[in-house]
Amino acid sequence: MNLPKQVRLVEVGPRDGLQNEQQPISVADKVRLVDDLSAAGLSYIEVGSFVAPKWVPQMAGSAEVFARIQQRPGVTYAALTPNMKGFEAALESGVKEVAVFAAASEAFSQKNINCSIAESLQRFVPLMEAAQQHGVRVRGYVSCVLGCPYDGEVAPEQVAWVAKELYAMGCYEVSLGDTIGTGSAGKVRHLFNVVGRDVPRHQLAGHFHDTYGQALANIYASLLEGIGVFDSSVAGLGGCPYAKGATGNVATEDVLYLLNGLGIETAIDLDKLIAAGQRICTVLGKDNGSRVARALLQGATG
Ligand SMILES: CC(C)(COP(=O)([O-])OP(=O)([O-])OC[C@H]1O[C@@H](n2cnc3c(N)ncnc32)[C@H](O)[C@@H]1OP(=O)([O-])[O-])[C@@H](O)C(=O)NCCC(=O)NCCSC(=O)C[C@@](C)(O)CC(=O)[O-]
Repeated sequence: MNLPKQVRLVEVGPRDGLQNEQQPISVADKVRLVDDLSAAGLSYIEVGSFVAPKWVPQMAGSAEVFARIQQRPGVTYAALTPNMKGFEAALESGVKEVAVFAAASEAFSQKNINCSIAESLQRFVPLMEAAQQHGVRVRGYVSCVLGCPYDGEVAPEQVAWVAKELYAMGCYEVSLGDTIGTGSAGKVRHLFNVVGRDVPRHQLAGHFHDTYGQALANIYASLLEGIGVFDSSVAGLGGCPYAKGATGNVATEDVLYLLNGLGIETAIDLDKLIAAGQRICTVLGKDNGSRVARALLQGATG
């Protein structure tokens, strides 16, 4: 069994996690969440997004969040940007890393960003050029890689095409998103095999939602395929505003527990992470979505 020796976790709770919440969340609570996560040892945090507030109202305060977080050395604080307008706003906020997002299914692309896949890729071209000029690193996302809420099955070759385009235009890493969480381990291995022909595996990441309870198994399957970067969300926060019924991302605490058990080092403090997740759950008035957090908070032992 040849698992990667190191894994990097991309914490998407403050963005992917909170974007779906209907109730208002104060800037202070968002800032506290980001600061708690960096204090727990997360080295990459997606803080917010610069998207149209009409589309995702919860992310409207992202500039203020960026202005108020305590930026620790060695931590990447990233933002999602769908177009030049979003990129320019991110730049004004001093953001050094952004993510662009495309979909592997046409229907999801239309629902999420109001254009076709090809149009979205065209939209990213000037953004990539501007990012290069300003020394901003760009990560890419592909949504619906293992199924679409509107189109159903998605062919791995279609995912490979979009991932390859993002990689070719300069994304240093492409994260493959199982937006609705329908994927299972065998399909995940096949997907990375197909996409891995066009994009080097060390430049691919896995982004799993846990709607069908398959996320940890899918991460393990990805590890077996040599993937060493995973997106996760503290307390399993989230869902997607354009994927009805999709639950949150896999909980960061649960992924960390898995990695710790495999002896894979991450330098993240599980206790501090659990405290961060529990705090935001209290603010939101919702149950903690991490099974590991729930077990440890209830004093369970192995
Ligand atoms: C892409 C658009 C803007 C197209 O939306 P549109 O309506 O086609 O855009 P438009 O260019 O016609 O502009 C409409 C209005 O939005 C404004 N606008 C335009 N751009 C921006 C911007 N960047 N920031 C702020 N405002 C903006 C623009 O100025 C205008 O304002 P108005 O004149 O009506 O007052 C819209 O569809 C959008 O913002 N979509 C974002 C959707 C989103 O954030 N979804 C969730 C993130 S993706 C995700 O969660 C999946 C992922 C990444 O986690 C992986 C996975 O799980 O699959």
